[in-house]
Amino acid sequence: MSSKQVAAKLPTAKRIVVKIGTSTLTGGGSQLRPQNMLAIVEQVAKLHQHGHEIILVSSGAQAAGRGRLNSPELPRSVPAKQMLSAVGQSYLMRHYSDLFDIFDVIVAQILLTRDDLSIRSRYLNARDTLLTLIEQRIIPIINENDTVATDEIRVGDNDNLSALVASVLEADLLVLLTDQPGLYTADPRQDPEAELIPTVPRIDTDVMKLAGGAGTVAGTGGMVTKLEAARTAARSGVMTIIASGDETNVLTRIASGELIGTRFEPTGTHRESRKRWLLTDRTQGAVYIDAGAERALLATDGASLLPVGITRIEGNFKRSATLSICGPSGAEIAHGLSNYASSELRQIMGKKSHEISDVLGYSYGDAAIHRNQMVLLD
Ligand SMILES: Nc1ncnc2c1ncn2[C@@H]1O[C@H](COP(=O)(O)OP(=O)(O)O)[C@@H](O)[C@H]1O
Ligand SMILES: N[C@@H](CCC(=O)OP(=O)(O)O)C(=O)O
Repeated sequence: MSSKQVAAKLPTAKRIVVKIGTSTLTGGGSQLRPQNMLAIVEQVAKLHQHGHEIILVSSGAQAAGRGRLNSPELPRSVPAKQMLSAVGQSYLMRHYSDLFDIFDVIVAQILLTRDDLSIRSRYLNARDTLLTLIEQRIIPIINENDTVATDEIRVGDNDNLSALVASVLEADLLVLLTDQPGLYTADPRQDPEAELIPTVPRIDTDVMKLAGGAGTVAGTGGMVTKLEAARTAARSGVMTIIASGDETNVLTRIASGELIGTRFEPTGTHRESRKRWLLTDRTQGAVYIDAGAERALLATDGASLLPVGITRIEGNFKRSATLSICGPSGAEIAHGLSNYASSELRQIMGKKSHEISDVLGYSYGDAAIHRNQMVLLD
């Protein structure tokens, strides 16, 4: 693809997840360098002010902790790293908060583990919180909850975490900022002949073989986890760019369509990924809907399912369960994730959405099943 075509494509990247590696925040050292952070913050603030929705996934808690404790000689054991994160995370956020204040941008901290993005009820909550922050024009700054995460519940690295976030939020673009200009044919620290690869249409095993481990003492995962992340993102319809965080105005240039670093094409679409997920999931209940609701769902610009159109509910399920949606004839027409538990739906079915709060005392929103969480059966 020519750079002209790219320029035509990238400006549509409205929702962008930007992952900042320790190597970018420290400039290769073992402690945070606030001037490196400022350069990124300034660009993020500019994109935010131009209407982009930016979600930051930032590493650096351990590096911040190390700096705060004057680079203690600690074993590289998990508890030592967790201790550094516990000390450093608030310090990292204080830096971000102070730097974003310069540009009048409000930020919020979100600490996640794997379960928050893979267990349905928690995934829905995490997604709703993130979407609410984005809607309120607040920039979420995400890190893994290192201090309590054990191997079983950890994502383990922020490259993969950022890809999961990009997938959950159906982002247009994932940018992984690191200390190299992109993916090389070999680790450039080991091989001076290595060459930058500008585009990767598909991440197969040959591409995976190009990746080496972390090049810096502070980094986690190296290129391997970045390629894993790009593959996850590609499958869920998100384009990924790996680029150097040191490149001048790297983010604003990428957002304006310039081809910088290595670009990974999406291999699926948001819709396909949602569909695969919803169709393969076993349904935990069913909602029966009236003819008006069926028409609204099947319309070309299909609507969300509102409680008012529900006539009957089958099964006992929790919020975020996968449900069959059945038309008046009883035929299954769609699958969707319920925004309410069965006990709640039974109270609000047949009612107008503005009555939800009165009936339940709270509301998770107007829809019983949101359009974005629904797939029509062919
Ligand atoms: N094929 C490759 N192309 C580019 N960098 C590579 C490659 N293989 C391994 N690396 C290493 O990956 C490192 C970046 O990963 P990492 O140290 O985990 O950084 P970060 O903190 O940004 O996540 C680079 O410094 C580089 O040495
Ligand atoms: N959660 C850890 C970072 C983990 C990680 O993936 O680091 P990196 O490879 O530098 O992006 C921290 O805040 O120190």
